[in-house]
Amino acid sequence: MNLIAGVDIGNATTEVAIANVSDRNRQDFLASGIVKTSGIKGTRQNIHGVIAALKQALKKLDRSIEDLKLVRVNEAAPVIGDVAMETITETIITESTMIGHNPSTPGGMGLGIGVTVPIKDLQYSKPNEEVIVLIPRTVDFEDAAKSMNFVLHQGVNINGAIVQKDDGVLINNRLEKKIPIVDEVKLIDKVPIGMKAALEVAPAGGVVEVLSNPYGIATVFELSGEETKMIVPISRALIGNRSAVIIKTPKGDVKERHIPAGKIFFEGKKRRAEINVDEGAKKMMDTLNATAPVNDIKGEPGTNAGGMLERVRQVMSELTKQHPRDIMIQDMLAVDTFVPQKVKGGLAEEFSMENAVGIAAMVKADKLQMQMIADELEKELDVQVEVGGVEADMAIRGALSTPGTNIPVAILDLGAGSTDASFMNKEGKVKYVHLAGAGNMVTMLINSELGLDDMALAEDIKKYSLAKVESLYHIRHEDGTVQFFEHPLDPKIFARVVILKKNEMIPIPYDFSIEKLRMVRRQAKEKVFVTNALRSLRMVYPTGNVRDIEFVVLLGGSSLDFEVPQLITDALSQHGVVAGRGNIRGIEGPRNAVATGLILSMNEKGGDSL
Ligand SMILES: Nc1ncnc2c1ncn2[C@@H]1O[C@H](COP(=O)(O)OP(=O)(O)OP(=O)(O)O)[C@@H](O)[C@H]1O
Ligand SMILES: [Mg+2]
Repeated sequence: MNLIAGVDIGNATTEVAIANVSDRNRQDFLASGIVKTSGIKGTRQNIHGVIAALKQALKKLDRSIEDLKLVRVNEAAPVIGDVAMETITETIITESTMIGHNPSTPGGMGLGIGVTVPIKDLQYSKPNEEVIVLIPRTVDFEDAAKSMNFVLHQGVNINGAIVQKDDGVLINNRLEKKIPIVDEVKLIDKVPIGMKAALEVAPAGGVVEVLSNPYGIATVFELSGEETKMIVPISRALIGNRSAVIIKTPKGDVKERHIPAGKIFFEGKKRRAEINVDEGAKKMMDTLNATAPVNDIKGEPGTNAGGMLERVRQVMSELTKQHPRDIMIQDMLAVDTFVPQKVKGGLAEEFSMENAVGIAAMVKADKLQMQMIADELEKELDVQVEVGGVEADMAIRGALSTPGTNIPVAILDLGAGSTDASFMNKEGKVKYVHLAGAGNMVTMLINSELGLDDMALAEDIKKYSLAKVESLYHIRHEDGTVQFFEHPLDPKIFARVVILKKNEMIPIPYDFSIEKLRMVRRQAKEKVFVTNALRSLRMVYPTGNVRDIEFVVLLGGSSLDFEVPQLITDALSQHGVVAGRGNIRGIEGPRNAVATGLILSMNEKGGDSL
């Protein structure tokens, strides 16, 4: 037996394929293995993972490492730095313009608009005045209702109330006119007095609709186009909330302040360009495209997002013992995102969403570096090890083992760090590209946009669908369907939003609505995978026109995602392209393409290494 192993060291997983290669045209695949990658991809720390993956696969064959004739590893291009979440603009919501939260018992429902009046001053309100009453902790609900009923009789229009304690329902029950009430507003004394406010409470199980829509806010406050643009982060922060208040503070109080985020310099093969990070992701990506092909991307040291690129270089240089000058950043993906920032002196401890840019940066694969890792692995295993080929090139060869595929064909390998695309024309010639940004970046965006600070939870939110536990015997899935259970569910998850992870229901420990979670999750996937799918396919196809690629095979761990293939298919179908998950060797699903390709491509070299 001539046992040959193909090893794909990825940013997240190390995959192995083992085949008996009896002659140059015959490979019988026998087993595969998969483990978590040890250390940063493309560094010597990967060796433990490679050995573990090889042992795992060989064990299935009752063989050991000595039985291997040859190990072929990929030329690994690490994507690190993951995402730099640097706030680029800070919308100062003057500490009191917005209250958005989910009190457990808001009162009434609907939209109320009026001028804010503390309950002690309510007696001075005139008939026909439109007011929103502020009720501090010191005023008992009976007394509050009494004073409000009194002025209602005098013709004052009370359109809503903001209450410090949680007695919104108790107050509303005693009022002669039912109004929307937002309660549990801890810092009520910070609410500006005598200002126009809009207050919205959704029915149980619903979410606010007017104040979570920028145009809704614009209508209420008669905002100009320019002002409407500035309140977009506020409306976004209110999406998915049961109740919301927006208070218009005097002109000039709602300001946009720019924090310099630094510059990024693109050094293209033909031209150079620079861009300020605070111009946003789109401009950054346009500048990058305009300078392609890129030799190196540099950041302005000492600045936020700019400095992040230099940190990537630093980390890689330390790990590989190369001079930082020799580490080249060959691609980056920038996406616009939001990060929740606690509103200073906020009223219900709410967060405002600040604009930010997320960046994933990819270091150029270094053949010499990989050769060193291969040499070290060879010593440890006492088996010949060679650097086989580049992932995207190997992946398309592996992908062709999917039943029903034929050339010309294109693939998209959706991994953890990079999205790779390749195209093989009728003559079997391959063109490929590696782009920064994939599954890790999606997880990172979910983590930061929800302010979770828990990557494992963010990963679960990414991978599984959600449901609301509506009773101990039934849940409502995120698509609205209801599922019943014969035995009662754990009371701990009652009334919670849960992640449906295999047979488990994991409650989300924060007060997010399903709508909000789903929106963040899907947008993160779109921003990364749809953007990168189009970006990469345009690069590999000879005419640069995505329309000319009829069939795209999706590969890699992220193509196992329950909605990513659909999002990509939808985006590609606008160009008349069909996308489908690969099934490597008819048994592996979309995984193992690179490892398989590393063995299949031995032929191309004439099998001379046997
Ligand atoms: N069921 C799933 N649903 C969604 N995402 C998944 C699923 N299973 C794995 N992933 C994601 O797939 C990614 C890992 O994919 P893969 O193993 O192909 O990457 P890799 O080859 O290690 O990375 P790279 O190719 O970038 O070096 C991770 O981001 C992981 O979250
Ligand atoms: Mg991969």
